[in-house]
Amino acid sequence: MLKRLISVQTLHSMRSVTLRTTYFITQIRSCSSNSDTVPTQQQPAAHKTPKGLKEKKKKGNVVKTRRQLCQPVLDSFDEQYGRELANIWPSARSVLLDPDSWQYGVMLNRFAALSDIINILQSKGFSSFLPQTHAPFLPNKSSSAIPLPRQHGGVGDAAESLSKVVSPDAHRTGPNPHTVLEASTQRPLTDTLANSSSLLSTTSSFPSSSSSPFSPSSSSPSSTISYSPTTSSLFSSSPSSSPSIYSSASSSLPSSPSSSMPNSSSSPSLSLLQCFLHPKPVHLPSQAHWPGVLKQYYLLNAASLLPVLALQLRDGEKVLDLCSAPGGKALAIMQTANPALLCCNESDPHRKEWLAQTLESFLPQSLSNRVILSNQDGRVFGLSPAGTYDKVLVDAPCSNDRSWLYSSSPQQGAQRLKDRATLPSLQAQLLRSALGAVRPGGAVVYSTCTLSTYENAEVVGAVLDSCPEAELEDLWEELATPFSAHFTFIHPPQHRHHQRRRCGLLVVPTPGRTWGPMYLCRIRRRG
Ligand SMILES: C[S@@+](CC[C@H](N)C(=O)[O-])C[C@H]1O[C@@H](n2cnc3c(N)ncnc32)[C@H](O)[C@@H]1O
Repeated sequence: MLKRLISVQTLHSMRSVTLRTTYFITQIRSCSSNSDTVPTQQQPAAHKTPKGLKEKKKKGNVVKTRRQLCQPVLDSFDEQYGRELANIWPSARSVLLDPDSWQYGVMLNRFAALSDIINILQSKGFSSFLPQTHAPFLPNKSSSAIPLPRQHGGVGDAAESLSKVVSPDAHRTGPNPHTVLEASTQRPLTDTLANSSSLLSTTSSFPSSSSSPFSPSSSSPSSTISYSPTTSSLFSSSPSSSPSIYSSASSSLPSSPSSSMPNSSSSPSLSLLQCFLHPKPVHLPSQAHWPGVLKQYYLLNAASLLPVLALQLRDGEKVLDLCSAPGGKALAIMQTANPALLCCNESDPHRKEWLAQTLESFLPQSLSNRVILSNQDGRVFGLSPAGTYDKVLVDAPCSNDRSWLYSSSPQQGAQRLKDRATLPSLQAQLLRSALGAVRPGGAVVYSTCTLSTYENAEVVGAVLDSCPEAELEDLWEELATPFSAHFTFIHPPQHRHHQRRRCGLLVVPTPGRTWGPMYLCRIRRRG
């Protein structure tokens, strides 16, 4: 009886895996520039606020939600950015007011099985915009996430299942046996493909904290990346070797290297990081969270990778991601190099849970001794223990221009604009804290996703003025020159007359190069 029950359950889950997998393949194959088969969010048609509440319209079986522009925010941006960016603002404005033109980069997860997905992406016109040094990493047993109950179907299980089971229901979604066989090497993750909100904003959905095995109350700590409420006990290992720019990758890992860890590259310009872009605003479905199965890709604004590239990461370094949730840049860090330690800090408890789930969804269990979570206020990091990290990323809380323009109500938009005045002070404190946390000779990258001079060059200028040990580095040749085909870079404007010119890089969204807004600069702590 029990045997029969188990086999019925197994059959049911196999069928579910088949359906999910075939749906995913169908979705990814059918995506096109007008995204008709993929849920998308619609732009407001006019320059000014369309009246009325959020609209929904049906197109086929897909419900499309029309984004409502927040007029108070637009008015404020028009006033400020019109003044600061002058003739560049109309161009940026036109992109920000046209969400249908927004693009999403597909950052691949080197810890998951990727072969088919790369072929599919390439066949759909995507290409990697970063030079590659290594073939994608194919996971072995030690690279899987949490051990998976067999009926949930890991990669191997899915292959086995799919070779035997073709659900009659699958024909409704249109796959043929060939599609099913192709799907067998893919991560069977498709259960939230219909979640349209995840397509246009990585910050719009929030997994239930109770479902996260990273929760301190989790009953299965052995299957998680370690959780640490503070960072005080993290620094017992010996300091890593000094990184040398453009030198060979060091292997100064303090603990024995994991067999699942691919080698990192020897040059910051040649990375393990793979991000696929499409020349048109093609929207892929995001992958849902399945405990124990690693996701294959993460959708993001490709400009988000620039601050990570600016870190010039080397194997064996200790890295701090000071403001880490929801974890996109933390993932990019782990795609780029093999740090001895990555501390992901997030002060907001709910966002920390989200961060935890992101890490769990993309990183294998074998990295649990190197990737840790912390939930401190980032402003205290520089105090104790000081000068510990080789690299620190401050992806600061900021105005988030894209998101603010589509605030849920005029009231929310107005409140955000009111609170905006407090951001530069917080950002400066976080940056000072980061400069305290980085070792002499180490580097801090400061970034935001706003065009606002007050939160970018002004913050950096003020901190540099008060920190004689801090030295601004020029990123133009290193990043703007090689990536100018994809991004529109400008030298950010400044209000005050700092001696330093060219205070970082500003990526401005423009038609055809819609990535950004993203501000970044790198500051070295003098040795
Ligand atoms: C721009 S988001 C970071 C995005 C993230 N780096 C990524 O790539 O996914 C800024 C984050 O800083 C967090 N934050 C705000 N104040 C903070 C503080 N005092 N200390 C640490 N984190 C803070 C916010 O909750 C938010 O999650």
